[in-house]
Amino acid sequence: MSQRCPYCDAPIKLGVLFCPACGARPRLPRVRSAEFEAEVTRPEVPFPSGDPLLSPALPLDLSHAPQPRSTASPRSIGGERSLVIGRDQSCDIVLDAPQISRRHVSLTPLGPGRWLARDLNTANGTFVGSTQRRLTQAEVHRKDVLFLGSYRFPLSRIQDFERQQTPRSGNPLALPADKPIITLGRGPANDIVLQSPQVSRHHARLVRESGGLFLEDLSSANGTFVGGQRVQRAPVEHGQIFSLGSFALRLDLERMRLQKSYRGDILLQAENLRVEVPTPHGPRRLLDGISFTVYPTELVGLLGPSGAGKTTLLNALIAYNRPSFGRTLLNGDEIFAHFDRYRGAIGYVPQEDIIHSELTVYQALYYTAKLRLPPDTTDEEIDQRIWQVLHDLEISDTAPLRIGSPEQKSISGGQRKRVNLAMELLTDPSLLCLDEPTSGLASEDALNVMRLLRRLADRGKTILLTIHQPSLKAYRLMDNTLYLADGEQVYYGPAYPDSMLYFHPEVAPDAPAARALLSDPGSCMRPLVAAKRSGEPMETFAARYRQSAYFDEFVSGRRRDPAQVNLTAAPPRKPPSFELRQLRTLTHRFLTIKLKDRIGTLILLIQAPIVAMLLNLVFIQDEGGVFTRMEHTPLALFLLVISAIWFGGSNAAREIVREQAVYRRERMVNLSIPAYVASKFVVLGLLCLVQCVALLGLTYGPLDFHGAPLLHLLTLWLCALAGVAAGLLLSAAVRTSEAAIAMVPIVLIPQVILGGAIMPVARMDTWTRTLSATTFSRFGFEAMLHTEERALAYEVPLDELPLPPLPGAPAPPIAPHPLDRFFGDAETGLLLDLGALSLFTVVVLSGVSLSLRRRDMLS
Ligand SMILES: Nc1ncnc2c1ncn2[C@@H]1O[C@H](COP(=O)(O)OP(=O)(O)OP(=O)(O)O)[C@@H](O)[C@H]1O
Repeated sequence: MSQRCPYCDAPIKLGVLFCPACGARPRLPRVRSAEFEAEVTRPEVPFPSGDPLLSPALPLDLSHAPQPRSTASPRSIGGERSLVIGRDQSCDIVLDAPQISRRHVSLTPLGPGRWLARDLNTANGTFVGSTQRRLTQAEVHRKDVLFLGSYRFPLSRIQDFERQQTPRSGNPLALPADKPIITLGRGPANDIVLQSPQVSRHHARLVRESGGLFLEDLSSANGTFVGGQRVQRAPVEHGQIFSLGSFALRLDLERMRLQKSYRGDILLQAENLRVEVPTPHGPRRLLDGISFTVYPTELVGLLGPSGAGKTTLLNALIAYNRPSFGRTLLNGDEIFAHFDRYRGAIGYVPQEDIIHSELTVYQALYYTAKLRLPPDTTDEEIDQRIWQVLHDLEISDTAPLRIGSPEQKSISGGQRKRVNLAMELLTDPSLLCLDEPTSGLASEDALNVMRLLRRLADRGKTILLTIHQPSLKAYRLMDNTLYLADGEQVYYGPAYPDSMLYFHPEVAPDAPAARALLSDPGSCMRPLVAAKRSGEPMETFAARYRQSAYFDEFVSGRRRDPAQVNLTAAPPRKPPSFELRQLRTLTHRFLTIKLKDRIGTLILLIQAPIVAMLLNLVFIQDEGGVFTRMEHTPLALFLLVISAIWFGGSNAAREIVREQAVYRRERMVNLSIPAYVASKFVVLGLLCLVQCVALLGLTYGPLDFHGAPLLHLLTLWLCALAGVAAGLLLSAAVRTSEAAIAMVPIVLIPQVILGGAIMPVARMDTWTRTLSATTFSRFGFEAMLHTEERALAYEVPLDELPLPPLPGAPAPPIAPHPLDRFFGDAETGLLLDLGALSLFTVVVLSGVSLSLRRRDMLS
């Protein structure tokens, strides 16, 4: 596909930035129509009239000469120091992207929030406001956005860097020359104070020794990294970049300071991603050949028809799922090899809610902060962070409101989306991925969410989102869009107006029809939908894109030199060990959820009185004589055991599966599986204890039990705990709550059949006995009989037999004792029974942990 340059008529590729013959920008006439200018919503820089150095039409300088590697200090104008931005480490602001020259642009202060920007003879140019306005020299303001090539750099970000330019005494990153040990951390007592929620209070220290300078980690929560590797202690030298949490610093020993590195921001690069899933007919390809690069501060939309693969792509990009081919690089580091390093830097808001509807907004944020922020973060700091995030997202007034379900609303849909986002912003991640953050929202709400994301991107975050049918205003807030169709990449490049014109090459940019196109973002999708209907393969669109100039600039042009890719695996992702702190927080959160879910908890609690009432109703009709006790008490005890197992199993069966979105998200961050499983077990175990007390308390007297009540209670509780473990195992193994509930009988029915009451174990053959020994009810039942036997021997006086012996007939055999009757030679002692129940619970709980871990490996 090609077009002709409007200035010299030379043939040029579609979407090319500069005409290879005359150097003009051929797309310019399309996008600088009066209508387009009028619709611009993002702040545009007014061009100083008559400034010959700044031309919106033609670049003055298209020199492709390699840039000299200069280490000269930046020039000073009027006594104030200029800043130089570029790829070279000697620059004041180092931005490492292929399209950025070693020394790209200088900024000379003209007054507060004003600079003179000079392009330093770069190949890819410097632009202001949009990539249509190239400059060689111009006055720019804090609210402007510079483009270095296509690298977006909002000048509001310069504040961060300006602080580093202050005299050494006032520079927060200045290294004290006289100290042998320099401490770094979040706490104010450190020599270098790093204000980031991912930095620990006392995070690391630089130690001067005769052998040189060493960086030592001080058992920080998110780690200290040198050269991509997590280190306890490592030598560092001038120019070295190291990271504390997601805070990246460059050591400048010449100027005795640390320099905040661009590496704190995230440059995301997808390289040839392919995702396949196994099917009975062989692997099915969901995505293929996806390659693109997103720069920090860019807001990128993933679009495409339903089922195109947008969610699949997001999941593959951020290591939620492992692609079958290709890789994702974060600042040049392969994501799986360096996941530990980037874990805290990635924020992901899936389509499903990652919040518990029973909690208030504040509580949900509080527990998440407790789980994700470094352990040394105080409650006061957490409170401040929560209010800051709520304030930033403009939802402070929702803090005390219950989140509620989408059906039972307490907060609006838009606020709900923001609360999900707030959970991620607590840790201030540099990369944010959002799956349909605007779905289900009214257009004004959707636009507000998009504006919010725009602001976050302008502050330095790299943001990707999937979106359906955005309004024109929302569309124009995005920098780039990536279109997918049937898993193929059919476009990646500027959102407005390029993407809209790209999909309609038949419409001339200045034709009246272009106006209609440019007012409707949905126009991009129409050719794709029509082609799909007519059976045209999407590969045709993908091939066309690979031939376009957009591919050259936004895919090939942004691709990192393969030699710079860091594939070296960092030490394998450390499986989080059991963490007492997490257990406390998770238990507290789960208990709060249970207490807030009054109706659900009440339904669970009334089960015990109902069961007790029914047992009393059935068994109390007996006269209570020894014979009837001998006949019916074992059955009543067995039913108590089965009820206890039912309580445990049914209480637990939905508890993991119903919050799998939250679990998965927290697991990606830092959730410890043993702590998570233990928290569920502790709270559900307490609930079962209440149920068992009620059940036994309401039946013990009426059914004339004689065994030690505490021993009976212990046995019932152990049975219920085994039931909890089995329920959790179900919950971890299935994908839906419905499946979990449907499977509870599969656990319970064998307990009834094989537990030894319906068919005594004594009369089972060897195989059935072995099977019976795998049920908890068998040991629970036997333990209950042992306990009952301790209080009262089952002896049957002759006069209590139902029929007196006939005169002269041999005396009837004494009815065997229930333990003999039900267990015979298979009988074991009480302690062994209780031990077996405990062992079952431990083994099944380990199975829960293994099942959850297996899920990690499958993804
Ligand atoms: N685990 C899986 N096994 C088989 N097919 C899958 C799996 N996950 C996704 N798919 C299929 O892959 C395709 C892409 O799914 P995906 O959810 O990524 O699409 P999408 O573009 O996000 O759709 P939507 O816009 O409707 O959310 C769909 O056809 C879907 O059915």
